[in-house]
Amino acid sequence: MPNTKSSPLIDPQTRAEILVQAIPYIQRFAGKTIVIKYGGGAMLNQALMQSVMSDLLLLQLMGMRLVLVHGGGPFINRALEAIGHTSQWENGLRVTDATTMQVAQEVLAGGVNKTLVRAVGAAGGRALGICGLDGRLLTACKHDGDVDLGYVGDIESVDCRLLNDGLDKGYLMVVASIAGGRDGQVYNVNADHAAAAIAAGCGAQKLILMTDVLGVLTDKDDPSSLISVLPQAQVPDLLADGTLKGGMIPKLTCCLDALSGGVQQAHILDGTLPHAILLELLSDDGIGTMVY
Ligand SMILES: Nc1ncnc2c1ncn2[C@@H]1O[C@H](COP(=O)(O)OP(=O)(O)O)[C@@H](O)[C@H]1O
Ligand SMILES: CC(=O)N[C@@H](CCC(=O)OP(=O)(O)O)C(=O)O
Repeated sequence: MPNTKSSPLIDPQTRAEILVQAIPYIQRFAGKTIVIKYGGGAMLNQALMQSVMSDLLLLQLMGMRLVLVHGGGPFINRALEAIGHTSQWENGLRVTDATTMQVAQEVLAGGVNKTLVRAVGAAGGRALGICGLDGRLLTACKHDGDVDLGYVGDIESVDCRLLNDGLDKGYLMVVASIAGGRDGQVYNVNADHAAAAIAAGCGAQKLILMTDVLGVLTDKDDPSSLISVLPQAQVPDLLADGTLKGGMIPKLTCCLDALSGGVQQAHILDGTLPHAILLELLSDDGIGTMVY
């Protein structure tokens, strides 16, 4: 009778050692708030999404206070396509008219948020799903830029009382990137920006941005060029010499904003790699880029 409990690849001794090596990391982060941004392409595979929620539950059971801030741009795209509405983009932000705002709110706060809450529940945990409107968590004003982006919001303030109440009660908090304005308007906020603002606003130890590339690469087409540890002072050089392009530019800006807001470390990692977050947080080597 084969022993179905043992992996053919890792012997029991090694597996036990891997667990023991996690002890200093668990001690370091227990009781600390960690804000994780999940969205984009990393969210599309349902089995992987379930696996990410199980990993988060494991971290929560180790004592970490977890806030999962999510986007869901691809799901908004699908819902808009279904009604024959197309989106325009400016610098990575979706130009948001009234119809798009309505759809974004329904898809993010209604659909994606509850899918994630359900996945945490399926893993055996308890999640509480809210959006930036709840408890006035995120207050935004109309985006200030050269081009009118409609109902795209820039975050003005963060009120973490509801978030902390939920964390104190033992919930894994799940937040959709929809914000309210002082003008009574609802605003569409990029989820990276929402996560960075929440991380700074609630005194998080870490911000983790999950994307679909390994992290910051010196050559964006060469995975072996990963920068594992990136001092924030080097980021302006990477911007100036063109190493950082496209979507990686606002991600690094979010990391710098979070760090200047008091967050200790910001990580960019590939959410499509199984257990990426466990490997990044609980091992010496890490798997993505840590900015500090
Ligand atoms: N130096 C770089 N290192 C890694 N990725 C880079 C770099 N410069 C540009 N990129 C691009 O940034 C993309 C990640 O940003 P984005 O597509 O906006 O992510 P998401 O949709 O997950 O928010 C990568 O897929 C990659 O093509
Ligand atoms: C203003 C703006 O662009 N908002 C984003 C909000 C969702 C998001 O950020 O989703 P991802 O993280 O999956 O890209 C949008 O409408 O797509």
